[in-house]
Amino acid sequence: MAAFVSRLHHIALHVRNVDKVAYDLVQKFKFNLFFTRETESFKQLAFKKGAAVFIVNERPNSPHFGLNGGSTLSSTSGTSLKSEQEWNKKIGKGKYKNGTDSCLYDVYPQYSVDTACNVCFEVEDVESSFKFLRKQGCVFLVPPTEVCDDKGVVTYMVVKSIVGNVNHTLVDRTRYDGSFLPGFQEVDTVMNNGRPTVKNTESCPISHFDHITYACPRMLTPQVIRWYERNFGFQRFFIESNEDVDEGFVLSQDGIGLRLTAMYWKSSEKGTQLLSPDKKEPVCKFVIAESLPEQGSNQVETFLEQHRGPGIQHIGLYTEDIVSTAQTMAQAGVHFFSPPPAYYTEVGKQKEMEEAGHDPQVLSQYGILLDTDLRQTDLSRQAIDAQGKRYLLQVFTKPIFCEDTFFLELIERRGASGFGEGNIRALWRSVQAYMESERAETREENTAEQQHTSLESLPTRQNVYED
Ligand SMILES: O=C(O)C(=O)Cc1ccc(O)cc1
Ligand SMILES: [Fe+2]
Repeated sequence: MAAFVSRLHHIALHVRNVDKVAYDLVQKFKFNLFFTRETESFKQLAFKKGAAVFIVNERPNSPHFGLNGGSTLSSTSGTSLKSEQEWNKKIGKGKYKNGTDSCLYDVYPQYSVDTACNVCFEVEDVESSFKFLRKQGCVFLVPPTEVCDDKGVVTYMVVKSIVGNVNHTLVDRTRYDGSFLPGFQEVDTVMNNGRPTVKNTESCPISHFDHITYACPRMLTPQVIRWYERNFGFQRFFIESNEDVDEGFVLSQDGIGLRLTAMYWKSSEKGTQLLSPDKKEPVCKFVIAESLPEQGSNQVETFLEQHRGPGIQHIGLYTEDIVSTAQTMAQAGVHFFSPPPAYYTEVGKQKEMEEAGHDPQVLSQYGILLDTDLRQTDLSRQAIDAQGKRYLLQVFTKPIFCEDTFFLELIERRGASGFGEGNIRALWRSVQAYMESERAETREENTAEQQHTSLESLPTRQNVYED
């Protein structure tokens, strides 16, 4: 017995400036705003692309807002405020009022940085899940609660996870006929009220969340795995066929020091499957990343430092065509990490790319990485490329919030179900180079500032002679 998950419903972000993130999700990542809710204290906007749904929450009266005036233009944005303001007008900023003053289907996290911190699952029965999880000793932030409108009833509760600030909302929608959740207003209603909305139709075939990656402190992985196994019936997904159960998938050569362990859920006591029960969308995997000792500054440690604790480091968005998706997004202003140029000129890699039907130059334009999966597994046997090879294509965005924390990834799987070792190494190198260049920039700025200050404090020639 466990609180069996039937599907992932949405992922919630909590941010200081919802309009900034809304702008990025719609204009750059091509999501569509489809439901909204606003009360005196909370603003909740829901965005959708395929089956991938984000709810972005802002609490305008939060004490944290005073710190920076609610302005969180991220380092990667490149957005002109003017167009953002125009867009805010378009989405009818500040116009959706609803009586109940709470962060519906969630809790407001007392967190000082922007964060992705709630993964909402659909379950068949919230009451029995509650009883089971209570016996297991879980901590509840919201007990089973009913919300209804004229389309029916939804029951939900919020349980605290074992990973940093991550919570799970468990929701039962089986008695609800509406297309989202009661309490939210459909954006088309806004259209009827005469306000235009943005509808994205560009070539960006994102279909679902492929995986969610947690950044964790060292040695926490076994506890995390046990927690999800005991409570939600998750099971291990072996990234590599000869992966050690306790060690996970360890990458430790050439300056990289990373331990990855992955899991996914079974949708009932009977079945373990990589497809959700209605077979429409593959199950989203969970990856736990921890850095190995003595690695110094790196992607995982930087996240833990800047996020001020463990949490969701990145989310993989599945696309059926990574090249057109990355192209559309890059044109709209998304910044991707690029591996060192040598990655695309190396003969072996070029051959791999060409064999997979890709032009290395096109992939290099957007920083797309390609790995060939050589292992033979039952899960990937059905979807093998004509030449018997399986490929994995990935590209990683730069952090999307102010801090060096959360980022998104595009992933296209051509038969490969795991994570590419070569891709992870290339990503690691690009991030190290990025962090070093950022550090060098900061050093340069500091030196320039010091020089500026010391020049100012030096007596001028004139002063000297005047004396
Ligand atoms: O390869 C992927 O997409 C992963 O999710 C694995 C991973 C996890 C953490 C990192 O800092 C880098 C790569
Ligand atoms: Fe990933």
